[in-house]
This record gives sequence, C-alpha cells and structure tokens, in this order.
Amino acid sequence: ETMAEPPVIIWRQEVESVLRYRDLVPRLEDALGKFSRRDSAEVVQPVRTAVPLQKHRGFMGLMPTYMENDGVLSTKFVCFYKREKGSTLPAVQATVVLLDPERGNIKAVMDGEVITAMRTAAVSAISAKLLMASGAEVLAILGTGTQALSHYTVFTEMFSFKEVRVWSRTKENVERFVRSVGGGVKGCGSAEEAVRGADVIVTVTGSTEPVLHGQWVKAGAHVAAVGACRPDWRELDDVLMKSAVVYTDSREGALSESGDVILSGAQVFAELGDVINGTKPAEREKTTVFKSLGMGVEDAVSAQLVFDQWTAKETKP
Ligand SMILES: NC(=O)C1=CN([C@@H]2O[C@H](COP(=O)(O)OP(=O)(O)OC[C@H]3O[C@@H](n4cnc5c(N)ncnc54)[C@H](O)[C@@H]3O)[C@@H](O)[C@H]2O)C=CC1
Ligand SMILES: O=C([O-])C1=[NH+]CCC1
Repeated sequence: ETMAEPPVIIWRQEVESVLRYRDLVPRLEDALGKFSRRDSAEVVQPVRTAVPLQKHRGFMGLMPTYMENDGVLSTKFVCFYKREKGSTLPAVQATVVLLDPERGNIKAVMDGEVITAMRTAAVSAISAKLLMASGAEVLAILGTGTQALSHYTVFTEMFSFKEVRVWSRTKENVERFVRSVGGGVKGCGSAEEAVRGADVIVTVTGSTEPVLHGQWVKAGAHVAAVGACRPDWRELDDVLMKSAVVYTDSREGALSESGDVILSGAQVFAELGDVINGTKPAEREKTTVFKSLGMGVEDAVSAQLVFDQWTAKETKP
C-alpha cells in the first residue's frame, strides 16, 4: 500500500498571489447554483457548527463540504469574535483544509483569511449583479475592516459607481480607510449620511445591533448584509427586513443563524442560487436584501482554485 503525500501548506501571501476575483466569481456562481439544487451528488454541506468560546466572546465555526461530482472535500475552521472598540485582536481567523475524498488524507492546509475576505465580497458582488437596479450610481459601505476593503475592491472592479461612500464608528477608522484605498471614497460622519440615496449598500460591521435603518434606505436599493451571523445579532432593523425582498445564500443557514431574519420574522424569498438557476426571479426594481452568512461550498471551490493554481506554479520548470 502506498503512503499518501504529506500535505502542502499554502500560507497567506501565496494565497494572495494566486487568487483573483475574475477566476473566483464564475466558480462561486456555479457553486451557489449547485448548492441550491440540493442534489447530494453535487453538494453536501451541513449548516455550520458553531462552538461557543464564551470566555473570549467568540465562536469556532466548522464548515465541512463535499462536492462529489467535482471531487472536492474540505472544511474551514473559522473563529469569529465580538471585539470591543479599540481591540487590536482580529475579528475573524480562518484555515481551510483540503482532503482527498477517496483516501481521506489531507492534501493541503491553507490560510483562510484571504479566502474568507475574497469569497464573501465576491458573493456580495454577485448578489448586486443580480439584484441591484439598472443604472446604480452610488455605493455605500458601513464598516471599515477587512471585509469593507475586500468589498470595496471587488465592487469597484466589477461595477462603475459614480460615488462610493463609507462610514464607520470612529472618524479615525473612516480616514484610515479612505487613505488605504487612495482616495476616491467619501468618508461620512453618520450611517444615515452614507446610505441616504445610495443604490447599493454593503453592511460589513461587527455590530450586534441594527446599524442600518429601513427609514433611510431608498426604495429599490440593494443591500448586501454580511455581518450579524448569530441568531441574536442584528445589523438591519425590522422596517428594512419587512419592506425588502429577502434573499440569502442558504435558507437553512439563515433560519438557524441570522438574527436579522429570525428576530424580524421576515420571510426568505429565495437563495441566490435559485436566481442563478432561474427558478426564482430577481426583483431588481424592489428593495432587496441579500443576507449573507457564508457557506462551506464557497470555501471549497476557492480552496480548490488556490490549490490548482499553486500546484501549476510549483510544477512549472
Ligand atoms: N457573511 C460572511 O460570509 C462573513 C461574515 N463576516 C462578518 O462580517 C463582519 C465584518 O468582518 P471583518 O471585516 O472581518 O471584521 P473587522 O473587525 O475587520 O471589521 C469590522 C468593522 O465593523 C466595525 N464595528 C464593530 N462593531 C461595530 C458596531 N457596534 N457598530 C458599528 N460598527 C462596528 C469596526 O469598527 C470595523 O470597521 C463580522 O461581523 C464578521 O463576523 C466575516 C466573514 C464572512
Ligand atoms: O462564512 C464565514 O467564514 C463566516 N461567516 C461569519 C463569520 C465567518
């Protein structure tokens, strides 16, 4: 019997050097569609297990996924925390493990932070591509952390907004963000100022209370809501949740993890994959919310892409 090769380790800088949005986006669209078909030969992906780290006000999320037809088996370990204002500790830390589905050995262990930042932002951009009104001109981002930056990058790469606005809890954070993207973004003094009249709104905060209020949101706007991934955490208020057509990545995920969905009592209209598969409509003219929780299948296709590109680079003479 032959021994399996030892796992390769692909760390942050290498992931950064091989992963590109233009390669990632089509793979994620394909994965979202496959997930929503609920065919176990395509995707087996249980709802994330979240182990509370009570002492540290966080959770360890375990996100196993198997794509039988594609031969991809993976799991992500993601620790996420509720951080105090001024904390220098990271809010999210992640590692992705890729396995051989036949033998069960680990093929690769890779950094999961870049994957998490990029695949989450890419899926939000896919939601905007499908659900924002045509002729959208103004983008508003609430939050200035890791996800704010990846969302800014892919949204400005895929679309041409005339104006991008950003708001965060502190003036310093807003200024730092504006500097880090090299200007071209309008820093705002309040969330309301940032979102009034915006066509697309991205919420990427660590808040556990609503930061976006329906009263401020323009009719027909599209909201990609990325934070608040616990059943008792909120980012959006009831007014917005009840007046919008609500889309999610996973219905089961939203009904077990999204405080915005569960506590507002809003109905989930469709998954993004349903829209991609053409089984549910994209209500572009209406106010839409895409409630993102994050799925293992997104990490699986991202990790496979990193592995393939890393392998091709390593074996090049
Ligand atoms: N849906 C998904 O797939 C994913 C969701 N997330 C979630 O997205 C959120 C952002 O993640 P990162 O950018 O990595 O975190 P981060 O810590 O880098 O950034 C968080 C931002 O939110 C702000 N913030 C924190 N508490 C706030 C409050 N009470 N009110 C207003 N702003 C507040 C911070 O000042 C910072 O600008 C987190 O809730 C995280 O759990 C993260 C990864 C994937
Ligand atoms: O999907 C993901 O990686 C996460 N969702 C919420 C925190 C991390």
